[in-house]
Amino acid sequence: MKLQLALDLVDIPQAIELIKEVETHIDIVELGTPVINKEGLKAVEEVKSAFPNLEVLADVKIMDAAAYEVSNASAAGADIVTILAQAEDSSIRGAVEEAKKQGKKILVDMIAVKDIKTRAAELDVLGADYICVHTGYDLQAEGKDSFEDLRTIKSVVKNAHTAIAGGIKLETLPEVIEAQPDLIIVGGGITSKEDKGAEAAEIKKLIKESVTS
Ligand SMILES: O=C(CO)[C@H](O)[C@H](O)COP(=O)(O)O
Repeated sequence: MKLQLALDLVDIPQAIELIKEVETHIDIVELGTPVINKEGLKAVEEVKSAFPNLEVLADVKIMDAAAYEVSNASAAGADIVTILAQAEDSSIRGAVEEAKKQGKKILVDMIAVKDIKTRAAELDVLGADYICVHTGYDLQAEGKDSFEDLRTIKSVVKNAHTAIAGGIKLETLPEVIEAQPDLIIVGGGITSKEDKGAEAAEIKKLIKESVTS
């Protein structure tokens, strides 16, 4: 079970400073959509060159022209690139094929999908590397989470790794861990804390304990 730090509300220098505080406790660092919208793929380039040993995810949330977008994010140094589950099947196929060509991985984001079970099963067949249930900020504000959705996709996904994102924090981690995703994505649950290193260490410790127990 891997831990991904999501960075959304920072610029490039802030991202680099923040990663320094937590780098020994995380497996993947995500340059979030707001960061890439603001700074461009330069954010991916600079973070990958500052932290070559970390896997870097570019949360570009592709909807179309998928192979082209994956090739650009890959060239910038992304190891994992995101596409939206609501994209056409041909776009998902294009993303998966291009990622394979570049030696990269595709994470498909299920944000706003209504029939999670059916779409997750389709994405699994289409060759997604990760299928991620995700409650975005706007639904988090209404008190929603993705814990039930994770259990649902786990029941149908046979090949892909499963992931969960959206408002996860130390207090809610045990419920997430119980559902055994392959990847847990935490943003504000770490970045909003005074001592980010300590919070990330504690989260990583719980994850490690669950794997060995
Ligand atoms: O993709 C995102 C928003 O669209 C975030 O990166 C994701 O939700 C994780 O951040 P947080 O833990 O703060 O919700």
